Amino acid sequence: MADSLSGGGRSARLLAAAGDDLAAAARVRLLTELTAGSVDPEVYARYLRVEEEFVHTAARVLGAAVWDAPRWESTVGHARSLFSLVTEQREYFAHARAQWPAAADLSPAARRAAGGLSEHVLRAAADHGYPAIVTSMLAAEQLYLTWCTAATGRDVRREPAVQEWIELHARAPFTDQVAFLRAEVDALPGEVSDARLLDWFTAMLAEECRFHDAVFR
Ligand SMILES: Cc1ncc(CN)c(N)n1
Repeated sequence: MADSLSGGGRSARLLAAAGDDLAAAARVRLLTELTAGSVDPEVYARYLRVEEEFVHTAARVLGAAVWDAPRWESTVGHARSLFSLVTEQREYFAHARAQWPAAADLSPAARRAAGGLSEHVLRAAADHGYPAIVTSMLAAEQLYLTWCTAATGRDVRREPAVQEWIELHARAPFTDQVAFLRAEVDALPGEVSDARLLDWFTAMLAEECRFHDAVFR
């Protein structure tokens, strides 16, 4: 399974070491309310706006991963993930925003707080290259795999657009993309220490928390 800790490679050690941070990031208010089907329509409208912007950032970061890819297989894997972002996920936003009943009214403070996630991952990619890209993106994707997989296991009534977003992150091709990122982390050279991976991973999770809290500001 894509979210299992089995395998004993570097990514398994990383997920085990960051387990508490991952669990805490999956428990923030927005993700808890989305899971419970209780999110306020204005809050979700704001999330749709900042989330669409982050997905654009993720596409740019995967472009950098293609540029820095150490192997053909790495190029192909990131290109597949990038393709899903620019097709399935981009179309989700166009469709969800058109049908969503509330307007997105974002305060400057909310914009700034949400924008920190993009700034962080773009800076990590520019400063530290491929190892930081795959580790930071694994943190982001593993968080969504974790909370969305748990949410689909709960018998809760949700708005169709919310349900669709959750399901999209609990099935292929998304689950394959997370497994691919894990394999890329497993294949990182030994001179990149486990401590460094943990720093990149947990720093990204901390920005994820700020991002998800931003829509309440
Ligand atoms: C903020 C955020 N983090 C992660 C994901 C998972 N792709 C996402 N869609 N948005």
